[in-house]
Formats: sequence, structure tokens, C-alpha cells
Amino acid sequence: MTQPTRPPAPVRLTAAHASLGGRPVLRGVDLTVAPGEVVALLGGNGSGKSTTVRSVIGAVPLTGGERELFGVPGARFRDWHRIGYVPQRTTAAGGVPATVREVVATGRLAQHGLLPFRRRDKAAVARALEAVGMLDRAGDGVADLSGGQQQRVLIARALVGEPELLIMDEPMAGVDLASQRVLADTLRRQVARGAAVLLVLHELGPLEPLIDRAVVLNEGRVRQDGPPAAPDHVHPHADRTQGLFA
Ligand SMILES: Nc1ncnc2c1ncn2[C@@H]1O[C@H](COP(=O)(O)OP(=O)(O)OP(=O)(O)O)[C@@H](O)[C@H]1O
Repeated sequence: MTQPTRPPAPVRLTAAHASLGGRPVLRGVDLTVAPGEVVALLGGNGSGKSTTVRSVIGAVPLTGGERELFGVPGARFRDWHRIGYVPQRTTAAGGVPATVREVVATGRLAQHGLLPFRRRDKAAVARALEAVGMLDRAGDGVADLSGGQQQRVLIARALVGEPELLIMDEPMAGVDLASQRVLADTLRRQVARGAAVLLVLHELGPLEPLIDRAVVLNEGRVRQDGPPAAPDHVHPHADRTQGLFA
């Protein structure tokens, strides 16, 4: 009997090594995110979480090991519309006098390039803003928003292409309870439509029910990889993690 072919994993890092400023930061990270899977990347400050996700998207080059996206070697991957990325909390404004709608629309560039926006692009922007509760601020300048509201705008920008893989680096950092709920609901809907998610988190918190697997990093190596509620699960709070793994 022939086995049905399984779709390739959206993310596969194998024995990934990377250095920053001449110092090794990733020392053999294995990380897989299967289709539709929600994986939390946990660990103390400086353990290599951001570097791992930045190497997944190719922003940090690997010095060893392998990277595949949707079964394609990283260097040959071109289907960026399949991936939505929310970087670690920065400002969405960046000194550019753009409106909320314009920032979110940049997330559509992989779909339509520099061609004029079509009606369906505009509808996608409105849907993404609605999903994060920011539709009423569409015409406002991003510089006039609070930090948490800017974070919602960046999430809307990642969602607007309806990606198959959503990567978010500490989306809960500095976000109030109301915004955390909006984010959890938004993620739930993405998971329900079949998206895979890779999340950098300091603690599982309100997202715990959504998470299939927790990968804990320490000093650039995977220390645990399993269900978040596994009996040997170590609470990954930064300070305690460093204490436990010292
Ligand atoms: N641009 C850089 N140049 C040199 N070293 C860097 C650079 N960026 C990060 N590092 C170092 O790489 C290591 C891993 O950093 P990374 O940002 O991946 O950690 P993290 O787990 O995401 O931490 P945090 O929880 O504090 O965000 C740290 O020791 C950090 O000092």
C-alpha cells in the first residue's frame, strides 16, 4: 500500500549553528514545525530564541547545519508570501510618517509586487486590521499609536497575506491584558484555518492552550522538546530557567 505523501514541514532546522559578532550563538539547534503545528520557543535571556527565528527566515546566516522552508533549502526559498513574520518588539513607525493602513499593506507586497492595489488586497488589509481590533485606526499615523497598538499593527501586517506559517518573536512583550486576549483570539483563528505557528515566548501564559510543543533553548542548544504540559516541563521563566540550567 502506498503511503500518502505528507506535506513538508514549514520549518526544519537541522544541527543549526550561527554566530553573531564572532561569538557562536546557535550550537546545533534542531527545530521542526509541522504543518498546522503551534510551537513555542522558550528559554532565558540570551539563550538564542530570536537568533533561531531570525535564522529560520534567513536574516542570520547559518555557519553550519541545514535550513529548509516548506521542504525547500533556505537558499532557494522564494515563496515569502507563505510566511508572516512579527519581529521582536520594535516601533512600527520607524520615523516614517505612514498610516496604519499603509504599514499593513506592505505585508501584501509579496502577493502583488509593485502593481497597484486591487480590491481584494484592500479587503485583505481591512480583514487583518479587523482581526486585531484596529480597523477604526486605519487612517491614523502609526507614530500616534501606543506600543501595544503598534504591536497589533505589526501582527496585522504579518496576517494580511494569510500565511501558512506565522512566526512571532515575543508578541506578548509589553502588551496589556486586553491586547493579549486579542492576540490569543487572532492566533486561535489562524490555527483553525490550518496555519503553522512558531512563537518566541518568555512564558506560555494565556497562549498555553494553543501550544502543541514547547522547545526550550539554553546557550544555543535545545534542552527540551515536547508537549508543554509534559511532567518534566520546566517553567521557562527567564530567571528560573537560567538558574535551573546553570
Ligand atoms: N548583533 C549581535 N551581535 C553580537 N551578539 C549578539 C547580537 N545579537 C544577539 N547577540 C547575542 O546572541 C545571544 C543570543 O541572543 P538572542 O537575541 O537570540 O537571545 P534571546 O533568547 O532571544 O534573548 P531575549 O530573551 O533576551 O530576547 C546573546 O548572548 C546576545 O548577546
